[in-house]
Amino acid sequence: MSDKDYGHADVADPGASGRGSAHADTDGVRDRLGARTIVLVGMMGCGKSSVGRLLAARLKLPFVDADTEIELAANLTIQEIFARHGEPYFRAGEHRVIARLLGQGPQVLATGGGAFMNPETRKLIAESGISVWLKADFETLFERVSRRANRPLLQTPDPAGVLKRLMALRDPVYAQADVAVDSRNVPHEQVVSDVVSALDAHMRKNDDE
Ligand SMILES: Nc1ncnc2c1ncn2[C@@H]1O[C@H](COP(=O)(O)OP(=O)(O)OP(=O)(O)O)[C@@H](O)[C@H]1O
Ligand SMILES: O=C(O)C1=C[C@@H](O)[C@@H](O)[C@H](O)C1
Ligand SMILES: [Mg+2]
Repeated sequence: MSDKDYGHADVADPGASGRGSAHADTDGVRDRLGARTIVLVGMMGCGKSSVGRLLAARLKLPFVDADTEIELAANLTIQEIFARHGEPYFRAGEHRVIARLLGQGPQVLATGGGAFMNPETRKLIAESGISVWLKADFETLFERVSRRANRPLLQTPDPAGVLKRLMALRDPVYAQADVAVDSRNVPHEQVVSDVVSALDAHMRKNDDE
């Protein structure tokens, strides 16, 4: 699938001169960010938590993970919340937690894979954040999520089929993010550099007009 299939998000081109390098403008991104939150969205396994933590360190910003915060608020694991209360209960809590966290910028926020599907959550993110879609293809995601059995939506006899269906449903919505970056199978720090470059380009274009 080509980038143009993904709506209008700005897509980082890691091959472009000077972009995707360790010299990307971290100071500029932090300065332009103000009190906003960098919000990572995308499918399970795209790297929101792992890349997000490193991105926050690179930008010298706090890192917060919505899934972890939901678990803390409920004093239950995500699997337990799904098993005891069901998905709608989890989604309601997810929206409340993200609404609260968005008031704490500047920071980097890793959302859960389904959070950006909620239109109210997307609206709040657009108001006080800059959204970054970490994109990966099916094979990459399936290999990554197969490493751990901690994602309740994939605890089914056909996890590959579920993942494919979720991608078909969600990718057009993730494409509404401000920026899109390929979460390639390269060292995480390289993906971090690509995100910083994409954010820098997006903020220069949109905030300096
Ligand atoms: N760019 C990458 N290259 C190689 N491995 C990666 C990359 N990004 C993430 N991974 C690996 O994929 C796995 C899943 O990553 P991670 O937990 O960060 O995804 P996530 O988007 O937070 O998923 P979830 O929505 O389920 O919380 C981890 O083992 C992580 O190290
Ligand atoms: O993609 C999803 O819907 C989910 C992803 C995880 O981050 C968790 O938020 C939960 O397992 C649901
Ligand atoms: Mg995560």
